[in-house]
Amino acid sequence: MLDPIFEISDLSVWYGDYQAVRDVTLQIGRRQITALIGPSGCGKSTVLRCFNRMNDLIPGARVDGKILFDGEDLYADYVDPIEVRRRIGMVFQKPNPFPKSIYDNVAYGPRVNGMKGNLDDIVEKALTGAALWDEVKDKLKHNALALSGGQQQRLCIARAIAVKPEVILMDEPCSALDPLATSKIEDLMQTLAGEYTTIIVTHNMQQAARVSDRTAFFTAEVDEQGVRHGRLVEYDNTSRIFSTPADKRTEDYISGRFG
Ligand SMILES: Nc1ncnc2c1ncn2[C@@H]1O[C@H](COP(=O)(O)OP(=O)(O)OP(=O)(O)O)[C@@H](O)[C@H]1O
Repeated sequence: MLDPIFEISDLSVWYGDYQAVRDVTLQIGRRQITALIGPSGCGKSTVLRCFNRMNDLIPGARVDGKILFDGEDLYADYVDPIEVRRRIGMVFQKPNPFPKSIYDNVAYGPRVNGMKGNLDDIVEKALTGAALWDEVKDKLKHNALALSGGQQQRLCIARAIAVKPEVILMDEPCSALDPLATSKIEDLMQTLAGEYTTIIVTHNMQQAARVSDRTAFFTAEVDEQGVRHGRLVEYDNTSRIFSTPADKRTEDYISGRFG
């Protein structure tokens, strides 16, 4: 049985008049890794951004439907989106460290959130958690932009976990990385899985199959007016999606016949 941390019902997202995502209903399991897959433009990133209210920051974007986080309405008037983004962190496609030292990148969130405790310890713990400590412990004052792409992405993960979130959203976190750096991030995701809930958007189906517990397959459906809308086609245990999917569209996609 799924222990849901998110319960999403009838989620639709508009950009102005355009309905990018239509009527998505799904539940995300606590401390599981959930992969969102599907062809380009089917709304995966749009759905991902709903989980920490990042769509609030896009002019003209509107979210309809219900998202419960730990049983509470994430979009209720009294909910502070800044606090939401502390509890639900995000890692982007392109590593985006601040042009500051490695230390200051990780310390930034704890500082602005006024976190209690010794900052050096918090930084070390986050870097260790992101499997980066050994590589950077002697150069914490160096500029983060001097790190390799893979190290920068692990730094961004360290920055995300430094504020003790419950959930980490990852939007194609490996697409700018080489296979070795990718495999380090995948190992890291699995290490973090015991502690955090992870939702990952990926174009890489092998990656979804390797790292995730559950997989949601989306597609873009064309309506009577010829407009494309993102729809959830199938959501199940990853092993099931990649072995015996229930829907022909999922099967076509995972077997490479489409998308
Ligand atoms: N800020 C925006 N303003 C207007 N339309 C947008 C915006 N962001 C996304 N869209 C549109 O919404 C639809 C879904 O986009 P989204 O990026 O969520 O899909 P995706 O499945 O993540 O795509 P990809 O795999 O190519 O990253 C697309 O038609 C896209 O053009």
